[in-house]
Amino acid sequence: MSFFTSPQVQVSSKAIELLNGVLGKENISTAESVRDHHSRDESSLQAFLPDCVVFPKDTLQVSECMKICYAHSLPVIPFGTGTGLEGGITAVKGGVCMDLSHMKQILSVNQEDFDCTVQPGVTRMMLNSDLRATGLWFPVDPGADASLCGMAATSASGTNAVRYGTMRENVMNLEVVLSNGDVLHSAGGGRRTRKTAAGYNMTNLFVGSEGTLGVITQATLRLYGIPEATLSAVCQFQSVQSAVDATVATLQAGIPIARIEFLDDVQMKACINYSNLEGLQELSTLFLEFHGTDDSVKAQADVVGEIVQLNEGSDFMYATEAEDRNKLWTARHSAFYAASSLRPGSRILTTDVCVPISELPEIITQTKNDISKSSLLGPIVGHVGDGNFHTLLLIDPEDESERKIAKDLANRMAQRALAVGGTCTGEHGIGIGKRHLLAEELGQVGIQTMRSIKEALDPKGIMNPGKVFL
Ligand SMILES: Cc1cc2c(cc1C)N(C[C@H](O)[C@H](O)[C@H](O)COP(=O)(O)OP(=O)(O)OC[C@H]1O[C@@H](n3cnc4c(N)ncnc43)[C@H](O)[C@@H]1O)c1[nH]c(=O)[nH]c(=O)c1N2
Ligand SMILES: CCCCCCC(=O)C(=O)O
Ligand SMILES: [Mn+2]
Repeated sequence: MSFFTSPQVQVSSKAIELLNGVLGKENISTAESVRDHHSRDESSLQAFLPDCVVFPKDTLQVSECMKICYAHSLPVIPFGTGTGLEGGITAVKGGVCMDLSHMKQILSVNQEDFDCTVQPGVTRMMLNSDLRATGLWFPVDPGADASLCGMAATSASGTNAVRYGTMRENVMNLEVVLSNGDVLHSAGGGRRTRKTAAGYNMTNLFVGSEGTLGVITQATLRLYGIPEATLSAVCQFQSVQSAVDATVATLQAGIPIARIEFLDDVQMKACINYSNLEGLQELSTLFLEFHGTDDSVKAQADVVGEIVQLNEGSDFMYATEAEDRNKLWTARHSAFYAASSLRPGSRILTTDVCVPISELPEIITQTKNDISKSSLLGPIVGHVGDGNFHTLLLIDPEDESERKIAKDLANRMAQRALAVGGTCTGEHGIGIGKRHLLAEELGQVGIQTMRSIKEALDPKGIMNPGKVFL
């Protein structure tokens, strides 16, 4: 992987001295290894080095740092855990990477009200492990142990969204430090209601803003009761069409399914080998999970079992014990790494589109045909209950022609999604690679309105420049 430092912006020694004054020398670094670590996310996109990395310890320090960066017109790139897949944290114009991992307090848990407030260094696994004794949990699960504020910033979702929603539905309030250092509470200071009709929805303005509007320094989140009973199951199909048809029928029947994940034959080959899955074949597969009481999970599974039979699927293989369920979901969450093991030495170009669920069978089939006609391997997985799916295009990182083939495949997939009322990203965001698609998706007036909001909140254009907008 090669690096670029930015020719455009240099953080002056004067600015470094001022940042030192706020943070202390030990919380600011210009070391190559630290900048390198902050130059790329988990994608195969180009790495760009920031000029320095700062580690604030509280909101006041974030605000003081922002005031300095604003005065010196320095780019600021908020950094959560770097698990993003669209190059969101790359310092395309150099500047200051703001790593928020030192702010890792869970500030409050209100058990009776099912909510909590966390700082930006708290990851979803940290929160769920802390919550265990309360009988509550935070269900949004992208697989990676991402920071919850990073998840808010990318509007993350993952396997549980079909039942519990995405970050958009689960963030109640955000504390955001704006580009000039002002501290905003998106729903008003201390507010944590399930509903509000009080003016514009500023909370959702920042959900999915990818660090381009401000630094999220606190998130107030909805919590849920850990279900009394959980039942996981797997079934297999002879075709993509029948697996996805069964999914659509399940949703149309109103089953409150907690997870319904599609893996195609190629992805199953990868997962069977990588995660030692026994008794499964290289076929289109659904991993399912039901949450409820003992009786209700069985009743849900019975109805879905019938739907699967009607669509010529196999009998369910159940995973009732926690250990078996963990094995199954660990295999699903390792799908990304399993896929890359299909071609040692390869890098992965991920895609992410979302369509109305009735369009899903057709678009997945078309995408699979398109990949088959190319020279690349591209397993498909999908959070199909949301109409959301990914392909993983395995490329030789040294071969530019393969990267071009993958980009063209990804672009055609996005165009197909846009043509049927879908979006170019259901959960990974725009980052650097999908800016042209966002403009197409929103149209002229839409993108201009978004740009006006950006200019109002970030008049100097210092917040994560080069992302979201062309
Ligand atoms: C194996 C695997 C599997 C998945 C995924 C990744 C990997 C590696 N992801 C993607 C990823 O986990 C997701 O985008 C997270 O929300 C990123 O959170 P980080 O804290 O890592 O943000 P990261 O540090 O990568 O930053 C991402 C973006 O958010 C901004 N940002 C981060 N923290 C901020 C803050 N406090 N304030 C303002 N801006 C901030 C950054 O500037 C950047 O633009 C995913 N995602 C998903 O939705 N569903 C999925 O199924 C998966 N699956
Ligand atoms: C195996 C597909 C990985 C796609 C990227 C990660 C992701 O979003 C997921 O759902 O897994
Ligand atoms: Mn996903």
